[in-house]
Amino acid sequence: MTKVAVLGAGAWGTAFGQVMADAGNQVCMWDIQPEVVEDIGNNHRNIARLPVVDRLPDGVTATADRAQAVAGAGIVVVAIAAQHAREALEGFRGLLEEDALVVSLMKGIERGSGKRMDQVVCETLDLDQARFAAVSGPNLSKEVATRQPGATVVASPDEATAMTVAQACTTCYFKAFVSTDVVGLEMCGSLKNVTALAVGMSRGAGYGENTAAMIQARGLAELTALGEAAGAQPKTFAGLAGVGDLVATCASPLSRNYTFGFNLGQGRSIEEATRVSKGVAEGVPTTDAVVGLGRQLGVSTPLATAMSHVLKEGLSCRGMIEELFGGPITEE
Ligand SMILES: NC(=O)C1=CN([C@@H]2O[C@H](COP(=O)(O)OP(=O)(O)OC[C@H]3O[C@@H](n4cnc5c(N)ncnc54)[C@H](OP(=O)(O)O)[C@@H]3O)[C@@H](O)[C@H]2O)C=CC1
Ligand SMILES: O=C(CO)COP(=O)(O)O
Repeated sequence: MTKVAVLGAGAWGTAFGQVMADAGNQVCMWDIQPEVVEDIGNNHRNIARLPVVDRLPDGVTATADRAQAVAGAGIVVVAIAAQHAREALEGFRGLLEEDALVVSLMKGIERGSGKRMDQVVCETLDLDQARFAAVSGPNLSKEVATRQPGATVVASPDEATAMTVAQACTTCYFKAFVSTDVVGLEMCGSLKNVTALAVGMSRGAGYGENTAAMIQARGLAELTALGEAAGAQPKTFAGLAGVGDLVATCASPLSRNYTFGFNLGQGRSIEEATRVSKGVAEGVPTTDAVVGLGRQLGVSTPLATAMSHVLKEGLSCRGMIEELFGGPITEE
């Protein structure tokens, strides 16, 4: 039986921990909040982050002690809000087993540096890329937590690493596929959140299917162009982690990014939308990082740029759509 440490008992960290326990692993959750650790350890639930689960499997335990969490763990899963990953992981440097594999569930780009989470994780933990895997796909945590059928993609530059992680998280209701395209997976997962903000906003403002499909299709074009410029494989964008996740996130009120955008579209302020958000809406800080990355890579990012005007200058939904589609006629 493999011991798996999950760092960050948020909604997705906890749901994925349950998947790994269901797959037969011994799972130890670590969280910065003592109340969350106590709730998992004493009551077998995480009422603050994943109330939809009444009782976590017996194979899930919790600790607030960093060294204890990762001691003996063959797989260490990182599920921390992307903008805090670096500072949180600093506390684990030097504690991991020498041969442990490290898996990132995070979907975001680091503000300021423009770095993807694979870069942040490997840099911070001083990790060889062959021991790293990213997991990304259409994985709304509440649906996975209630064991609805779903799938994901595990990507690592090392095929054996991807396969080991995929086997460790495959159950009768959750199927993992493998890939070597870490860059593609990271770009898909991060950039679809920006699109989900914009689609949510258009829905909140009362627009229908045509507007949503138009924004979604342009968002896919933008993330594909940026991803390819960063070195991703084009086929990744057409798969589960690309179109698959875009469709799930842009269509569901279970998505925090969609819901954040919806609230803006309804006329709520950024502060109000943040206050009522149940968990991190990664698209908000990632929007600026995408604009910066676009500049670095020489790729135009009209959707992320329009959304950054919404987030920084309070541009309305109508204004965002005009900015996005008001330019000259171009080839699709
Ligand atoms: N929810 C979902 O459906 C999915 C989410 N993801 C991605 O997974 C990642 C985590 O998401 P999710 O679990 O849902 O988010 P939550 O907001 O539910 O949880 C975020 C986690 O990050 C922790 N955290 C935040 N800041 C720090 C810090 N400075 N030090 C240590 N820990 C910190 C939080 O700790 P605490 O709040 O206890 O302080 C919490 O455990 C995100 O990148 C998200 O995009 C990917 C697929 C699906
Ligand atoms: O990434 C997700 C689904 O795949 C979850 O989306 P949110 O972070 O918007 O909730």
